[in-house]
Amino acid sequence: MLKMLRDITQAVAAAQDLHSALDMLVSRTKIAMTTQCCSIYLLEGEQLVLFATDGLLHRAVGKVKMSLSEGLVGLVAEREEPINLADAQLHPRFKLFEEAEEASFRAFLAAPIIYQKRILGVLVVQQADTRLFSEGEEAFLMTLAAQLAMAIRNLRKKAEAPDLLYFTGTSVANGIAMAHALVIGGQIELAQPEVKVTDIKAEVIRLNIAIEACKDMLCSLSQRFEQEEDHEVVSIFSALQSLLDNASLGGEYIKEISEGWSAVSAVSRVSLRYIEEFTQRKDLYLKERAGDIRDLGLRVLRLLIEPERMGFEPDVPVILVTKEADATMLAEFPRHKLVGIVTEQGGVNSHAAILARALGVPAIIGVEGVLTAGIDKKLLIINANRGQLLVSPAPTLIAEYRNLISAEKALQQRYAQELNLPAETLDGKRIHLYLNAGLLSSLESEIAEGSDGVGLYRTEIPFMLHQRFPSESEQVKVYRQVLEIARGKPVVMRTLDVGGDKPLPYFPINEENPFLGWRGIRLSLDHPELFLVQLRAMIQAGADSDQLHIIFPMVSNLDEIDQAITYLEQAYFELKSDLGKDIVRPKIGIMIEVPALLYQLAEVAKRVDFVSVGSNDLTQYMLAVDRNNPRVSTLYDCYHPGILRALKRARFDCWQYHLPVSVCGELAGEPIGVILLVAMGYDQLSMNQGSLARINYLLRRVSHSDLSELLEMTLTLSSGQEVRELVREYFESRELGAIVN
Ligand SMILES: C=C(OP(=O)(O)O)C(=O)O
Repeated sequence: MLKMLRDITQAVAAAQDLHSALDMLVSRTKIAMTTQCCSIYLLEGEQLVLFATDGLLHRAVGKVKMSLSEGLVGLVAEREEPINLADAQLHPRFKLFEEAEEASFRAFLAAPIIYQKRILGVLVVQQADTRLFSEGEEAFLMTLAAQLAMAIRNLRKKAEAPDLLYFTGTSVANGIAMAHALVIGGQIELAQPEVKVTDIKAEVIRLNIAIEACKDMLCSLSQRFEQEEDHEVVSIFSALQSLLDNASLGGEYIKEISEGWSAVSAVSRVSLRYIEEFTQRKDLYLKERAGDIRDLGLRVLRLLIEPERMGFEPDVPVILVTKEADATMLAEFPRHKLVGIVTEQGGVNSHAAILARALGVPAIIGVEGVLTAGIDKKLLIINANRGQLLVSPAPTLIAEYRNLISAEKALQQRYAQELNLPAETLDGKRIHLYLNAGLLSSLESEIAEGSDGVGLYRTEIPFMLHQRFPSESEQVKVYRQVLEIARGKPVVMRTLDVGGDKPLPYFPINEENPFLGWRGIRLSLDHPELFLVQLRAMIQAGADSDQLHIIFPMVSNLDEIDQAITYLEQAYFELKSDLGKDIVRPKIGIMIEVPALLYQLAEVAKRVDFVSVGSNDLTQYMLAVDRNNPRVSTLYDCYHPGILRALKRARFDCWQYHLPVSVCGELAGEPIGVILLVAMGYDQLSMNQGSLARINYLLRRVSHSDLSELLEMTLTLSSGQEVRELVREYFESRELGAIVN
């Protein structure tokens, strides 16, 4: 990769000499381009290396149109070695071309376009059966390619240009940001090598420094959560701090060091020993303490192993680069200090990705090699609209991106101006927009005002921020806060949906197949003591208004619905008698995530008041694709025509059985998804806060009556990619192209 980029940088210099020749090429290839100056990159010999863009190329009338409007670096180096033409056509990145009108491409040649030392995009020279170029033109192109090869080879010999380090990954939360990198290494394990030391005093000092730093961090975390009025978390951090005292775990660590163990080994040994001891206890309270010990052990170990991270709350906003961001890490990170997220692992709809979207922070995942590339503290540009990460960009690029960031801000402001106007299509169809939430801080009151309520409150997120199961009164406090923020508007609270990729540190579940295992309602039904506490807390919080709706996750059969309702009734009547007054009985719903339920909507309608389609999990289960596994991420596609048909059918059935239905998966916050869902008849969509203004703006500019034809066309297409392209074209034809960036 590096070698390739160095070569490209060197090729930049050639651009000036080749200016006029390429102008001619541009005019002949009929590719819409606005660039003034470009270059073709060639490897050794006369072989052209193929590059693909990540979205910079859009299909235009008849040919390939290149959108340079954003002036972005558009190169995605997929491989280090040259790609041969036959391979290239099969490569997923090249799908775009396969789907162009002249579907019979034999091959095409592509090269990065470089303008003022920036790679702007990819020049595509097509060779189609239908003969895009005349024989003369083809001969011209080949001669030109050879000339360019020679010129570049000569230039390569001369210049020793600096490296442009460049990474690509999968975008999970759009946006562009520029800031320095904060690299937080891979996950730290509690089990550490057992190392003996001789200088005991030095190890005790090391440990004490780490403990003090850990206490400081916990203290600033409690202060921050206090400001954000997340009171329930504050008390946890204070309790953790006192556990580090000498009279408690802190003293145990030191005892171990005095027996000759290194500070790291001491913390590891003490933590593992106590965790084992506590998890074997019958008492639930003691069992839960194992979670506290684990959490503290990991925090202190991180401070010992990565001392530069002591008190890692950065002074300035940063782009967080890490192996895999878990929800707790993101929730704890000070919001105003986090402007971008880059991870080596993770999935498009993993909960860390969902949180990144909820926080409105640009994020890319699956960026291979980023942790070992030595980029810590370097200036980065994250372009999550294109899944790109640039390291130490040149001043011209920095200036360019500054402009882009302000343009993006201006666009967001434009959307935000209409946030308080109803989401109503041009022909008067009102669509109700709700928020998906989990972090209280993402539910700011002004945002709540722009929505029709909370369509999905993921209660597992506050649970994940705790070190043990929150008590009934702690839960009541959180749920009350959520209902208050929503100011009388409906709130759909989901009962605990842990398992899968949402583990609770204090309730480990080890399974071979976690997404098909013990998750959602299954776990709640097996633990009525936890389930009843949660139901009571919810009902109590919503006792005096009709705001509260309770939804059960991951339901796979009718019996589970019946059992869950029985518990809900029990909680309701117990509470009513405890409180000695009449209380409001919440509306009850289920998530439609398991495909089999799509065929039982008539029976579901007899049991519950509403349903909400969780398109994230529904897609995972319909396509049998793990939503978190980057290896199969290209197969995870909510726009798969089969899924779209199922969603359309589900909408019809719900209408037929008078069952109110909403969609709360990520699809409901994406412009393309929204257009299709609205065309199907869905009029309740729940999305991340970051999507709300944009979706509202979009809906106010389309006609509902135009959309059915578009939907019917998409349903006949053969792939999700074709569906997206078709809807994109629709947007472009209405000058709404920028909305899908
Ligand atoms: C909204 C959903 O739930 P989750 O929190 O699992 O993404 C979904 O599956 O679409």
